[in-house]
Parts: sequence; C-alpha cells; structure tokens
Amino acid sequence: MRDLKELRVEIDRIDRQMVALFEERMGISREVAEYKVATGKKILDKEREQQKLEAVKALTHNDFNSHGVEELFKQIMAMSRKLQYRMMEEKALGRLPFVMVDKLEKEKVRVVYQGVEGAYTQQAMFAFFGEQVDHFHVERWRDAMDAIAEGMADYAVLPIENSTAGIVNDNYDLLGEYDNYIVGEQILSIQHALLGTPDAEISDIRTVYSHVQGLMQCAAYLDEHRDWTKKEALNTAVAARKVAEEGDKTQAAIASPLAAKQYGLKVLEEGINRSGNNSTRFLIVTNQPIFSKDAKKVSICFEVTHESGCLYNVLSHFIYNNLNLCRIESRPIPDRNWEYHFFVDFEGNLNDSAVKNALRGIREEALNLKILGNY
Ligand SMILES: O=C(O)C(=O)C[C@]1(C(=O)O)C=C[C@@H](O)C=C1
Repeated sequence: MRDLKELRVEIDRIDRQMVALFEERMGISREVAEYKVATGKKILDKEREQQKLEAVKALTHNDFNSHGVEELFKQIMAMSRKLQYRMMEEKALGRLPFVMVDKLEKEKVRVVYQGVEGAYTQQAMFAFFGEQVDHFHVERWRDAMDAIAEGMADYAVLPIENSTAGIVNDNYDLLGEYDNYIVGEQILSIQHALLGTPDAEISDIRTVYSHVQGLMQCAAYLDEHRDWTKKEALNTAVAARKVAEEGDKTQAAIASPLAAKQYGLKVLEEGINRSGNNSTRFLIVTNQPIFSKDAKKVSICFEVTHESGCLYNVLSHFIYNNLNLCRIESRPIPDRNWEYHFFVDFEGNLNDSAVKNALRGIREEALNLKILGNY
C-alpha cells in the first residue's frame, strides 16, 4: 500500500493539470463569447452540450466514472456560460424593460384594495400611502388587478404572505397571470379579535365567520371552542359586516378591532391569533414597469423544464453572482400536472450588474422568465 502523503502528492499534480486545463478551456470560452456577441448567437446551446456530454462519457471506462464525468462537465459548461453572460454584460448596457424613478409617487394617486371598509388590506394601504389617499375597494383580488391593468386605479394593495398561515396562493397566481408590477411592500402586524353583536357574550357564540387565513391563524383558539361551527367568508371585514347586518348574537367574526369600530360590533376577545407576532406582508402593485433607485428586492417567476438539475442550474446564477435569495415558492401550472411556476425573491436592484447578469442567465436557461418587480 502506498503512503497517503505520496498519494496526495500525485493528486496535487493532477489537480494542477486540471486547473491549467480549466483555465485554458475558459480562455477559449471567452473567444466563443466574442463570436457570439458579434453574431448575436445565443450563449446556451443545449444540443452542443448534450453531444459534449455523450462524447466525454464515452471516454470513460465504467458507469461510476461516466456519471461523475457527466456531472463534472455539466458544471464546467455552466461556468463557461456564466463567463460568457458576464462578457455580454461588458459589451452591452443590458437595459431591462424597466424604468427607474427617483421615488414612487404616493400623492395624488388612486388606490384600490380588495374587501370592504375595515379590511386589513385597507389598513395596509393607509400605512403605505397615508390615510388621506384617494381609494376605493372591489370584491375580489382579480378585480383589483383588473382595476390597475385598465388604469382605473394607479396602485392595488394585495396580501401575499402571512407569518403564521403562509402564502396567499391566489395572489401568487395573479402575479404570474397579469402584466402588473410590484413596486412596494407593507408589513402589517395582524391582531385578530373575536367580534360579536353588541348584546353577545362568548357563551352565546355558535358560529364563527372569517377569511380562511383568519380561521387558520386562530386555529389554536378555535380548538378550545370545538362546538363552534367555522364558516369561511370572502375576507375578515366581510365576515364582520355579515355578523353586524344579521344581528344574531350566536354569530361572531374573526376580524380586526378596526372592523368592530366600522360595523358597531363588540370585541368579545382580543389577540386570539396563535402567534404574538402574527404579521401579513402586502404588495403594492401598478401597471407600469417602474422601480425606484433605492429598491432592494427583486421578485421574479419562471418555469423550468421537467429535467433533473434544471432548478439547481437556475438557482446557481444567484450563487455565482453573490445574490442573496429571500424566498422561493412553487405554484402548480394549470392544466400541466406536476409542472410548476417558481417564484423567487432576492436582494438587489435592477441597476446592479450582478442582478442583470443573473437575470440574463436565467432568461436563457429557464422558461418564461418574468420580472415581477423591484421594490
Ligand atoms: O460551444 C459553444 O457554443 C459554447 O458556448 C461552449 C459551451 C462549452 O463550454 O462547451 C458553453 C455553452 C454552450 O451551451 C455550449 C458549449
């Protein structure tokens, strides 16, 4: 048996050769990039990569090495592409179809939110734009997206994620569907209360209405009252309005204390959500591709082909460009079973070259990349 020291000397010798060859190959890749920049040819050439993988695998002598070489060359070619995207960046300004503004216009604007007066979304709107803002409300989230798409409002406010109950699926889907853009976000601490008619006591309650998220966020509290029937409403404020309108003291709503004030209801119990720091994140959306110069977060969505390693390849652009991923979600693509839209948020501004570089790579290597906004 040979000594470990001696074996490591040999490994070091081989690695030096591999590094030299890697650098030589990257040098050629630079020349390929120059050719591609000059001729407008795409950087990713899947057919060539497939042929290359088959060719290098054929040079190996067993299955283990064949698999290893395949992985190795996939990585080498991915690095080669990244180098080429970076060179493209040096050649072209790489302007994205977004317009930078100094500051988001918040005065003399009209804002739409979904729900009725007293909804948490209304509170979020006030927190972002101020209480004097000109506003109106619509019944469904889709109506709010239509209102800005058609120019009836300048901005829409949509809940996207709650710290206890998770994402608002429907709004993720709407972001993918509409050509509207995220320009801001507002986080609101959500403190739910149990609201009843003015003559009600907790012991009278038989039925509780709320939005599904309200019911989920208060699941532990509702578990202590298993005999109550839980019923879903379009949103928490609609639930409060229903209880007020029907005037039945056996009915209660889970909604905000603001909604109690709005509809003349009695707060039977406060702070009934499971988590003390229960918060909801709302997005501010508009119909124009604008971003402010101090925007810090980019949201995108894309699809990947149904092949092994595809998502990994796309995500590698964030690592390579040193961009910090904040979240990733997947949503099913309608009528295409087991295929998904991926929604990714990461830190950065559309003016940063690292962001442009990563987006250029993702645009080529993923399907249907959409920049949802920078805020
Ligand atoms: O041959 C090319 O067109 C290259 O850009 C080189 C290379 C490689 O590194 O082998 C890189 C990217 C392409 O997807 C295919 C192959």
